[in-house]
Amino acid sequence: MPPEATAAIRAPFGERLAAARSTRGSLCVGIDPHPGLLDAWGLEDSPAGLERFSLTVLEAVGPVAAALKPQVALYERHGARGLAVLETLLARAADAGVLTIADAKRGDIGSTMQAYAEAWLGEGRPLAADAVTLNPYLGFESLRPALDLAAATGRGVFVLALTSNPEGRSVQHVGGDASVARSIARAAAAENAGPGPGQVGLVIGATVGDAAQRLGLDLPSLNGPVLAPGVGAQGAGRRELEAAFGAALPFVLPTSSRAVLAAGPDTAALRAEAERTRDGLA
Ligand SMILES: O=c1ccn([C@@H]2O[C@H](COP(=O)(O)O)[C@@H](O)[C@H]2O)c(=O)[nH]1
Repeated sequence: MPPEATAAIRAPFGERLAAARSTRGSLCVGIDPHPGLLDAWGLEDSPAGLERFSLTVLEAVGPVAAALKPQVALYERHGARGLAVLETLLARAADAGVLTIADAKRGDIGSTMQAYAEAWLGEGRPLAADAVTLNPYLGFESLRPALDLAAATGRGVFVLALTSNPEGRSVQHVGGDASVARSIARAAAAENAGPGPGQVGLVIGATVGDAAQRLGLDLPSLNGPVLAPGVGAQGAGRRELEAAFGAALPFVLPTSSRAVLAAGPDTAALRAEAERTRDGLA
């Protein structure tokens, strides 16, 4: 039997994320080991530097963040040894009870999507995280293998709906009431039909202004988490989160990478910056 076919061994992702938020607060910290950050930390731009960086963030920030979100691209740029570091990080985080969201933005035709789903969500797979980000450009239903595997394994997915970058508008906002973003949000909500908090979340940037309301995204009916990147280095703070989400803010998990990471390598300073960011957004 392939590893991903084994029975779920953990509580559903929506419940685990809600529990982490209630004890550790509502901030997701991104782990984005950019070369400039490694240099500022006095580390080499190498797999060894990457490992030191990643494990320092886990130790410093893990206890005060709802989740950590490693940016997969920053590991891939180091090839197989970079991915080995990501494996180590994901395993250590799991051992420490810290939730991980692999920011991989995967999406492909269904047969290939099956392999992506197994890679990032499959039971016993070396890169399996608690959740993964998905790109629905090939159609929401193309993501079915990941949606089904997340439900079966107690893991989660975050589907891109309104991204934080200005270029996203040219695709996601088009069509007014019939926008791509709205159709993605509706399809995600349909996956979360059960009573508890669902495992299918959306990515909506903290920088999108009033786009979610203007395009008619019904976030309370999502019954799942909203991951909101764009806090800090991309300019968003508490005011922008309120403008973007209004009454739906309780469903939102703001996420910040570079602005928090710049406080390292000192673990106390790093933790203090994560706490300051988290508390400033609450
Ligand atoms: O819409 C999106 C989706 C993902 N991201 C990712 O989040 C972090 C943001 O890093 P900062 O340093 O806090 O700007 C990065 O990994 C992006 O790829 C996003 O920014 N917007």
